[in-house]
Amino acid sequence: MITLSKVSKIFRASGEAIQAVDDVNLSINQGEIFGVIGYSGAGKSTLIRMLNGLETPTEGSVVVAEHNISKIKGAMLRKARQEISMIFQHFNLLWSRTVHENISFPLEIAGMPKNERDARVKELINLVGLEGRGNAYPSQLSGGQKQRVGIARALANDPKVLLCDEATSALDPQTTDSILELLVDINKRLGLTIVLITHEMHVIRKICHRVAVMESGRIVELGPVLDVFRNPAQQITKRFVRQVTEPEATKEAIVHLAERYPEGKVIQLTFVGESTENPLIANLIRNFDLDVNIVQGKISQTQNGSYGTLYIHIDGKNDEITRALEYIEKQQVGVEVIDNE
Ligand SMILES: Nc1ncnc2c1ncn2[C@@H]1O[C@H](COP(=O)(O)OP(=O)(O)OP(=O)(O)O)[C@@H](O)[C@H]1O
Repeated sequence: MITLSKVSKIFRASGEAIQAVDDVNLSINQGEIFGVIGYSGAGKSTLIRMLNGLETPTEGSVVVAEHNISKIKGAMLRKARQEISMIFQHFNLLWSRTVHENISFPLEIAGMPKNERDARVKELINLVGLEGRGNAYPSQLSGGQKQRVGIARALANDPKVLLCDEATSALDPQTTDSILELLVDINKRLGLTIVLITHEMHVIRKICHRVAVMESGRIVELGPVLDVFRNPAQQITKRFVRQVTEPEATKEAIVHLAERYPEGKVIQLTFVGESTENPLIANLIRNFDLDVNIVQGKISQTQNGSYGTLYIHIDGKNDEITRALEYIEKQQVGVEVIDNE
């Protein structure tokens, strides 16, 4: 559905060259929810804006829904954009128009007759859960409702691809979740391909099938979300995964344990799928001469299955700890010793 080949973008500003995107190759499948995560300045916005021609690559080609976006211009690009729509962090609604009129706007531009338009807008209002709010103005809506209008407007012309530019970054956690659930629902019901950019791993964890991690304009890691959670290869990916698996309370508990028990080790165990059913802790206590304290545990759901993390503190003789770590590694359970200094 989407293919980027050797795509680079260099901005030239006041004599300086800034490489925003650096030799990116990427394929996104039809019906997939694909996430791009990175810190500020990594090149995510530039990358997503190249998917609908808001930016043109300096090098390489961008093909979306069979349109060679990097090559087309004018009327052809406008036509292609009806199939590749976008929602934004700050919603970009027309403030002097009602909800109904905002959603109707792209249909007017596409030349749809008024009676058909009204029926289509009604359908979209129902789809995004805004029944009864058609005559409200954006200023009368909550953030979540505004984004629902943005989504309805983006879906008006039956696009094949929906691009989401930090679509939940301005929303509180609960509203974020309800918008993410709406996106999953739309993806399933309409088979729509969704590409989103974010700096929050929670967003990736909750709705994406695959994720690409961006750093300094490059994709440094890419894979199914569950695989990336289970086995993050790059330091930056590990940091993003920790946003979800290691809440502040865990860090505090680890510091507390390190103070209380300066000996021993704090260990992060990760369980995926069937390994969650393994009575690992019971076996550790039974088979090794160790003290075991549970620090904190959490199970996260991803679109590809569940993923559990458990932090434990173990104490005992060094060779016994080493034997225990070797045993855990054989149980298809991820194990990482946390530096508790
Ligand atoms: N129009 C522009 N002119 C010059 N430099 C730009 C332009 N747009 C982006 N850049 C630069 O390109 C780099 C990547 O920016 P980009 O906005 O794509 O990153 P990002 O990951 O989306 O970050 P953010 O979330 O902060 O927007 C940055 O160094 C940025 O300053």
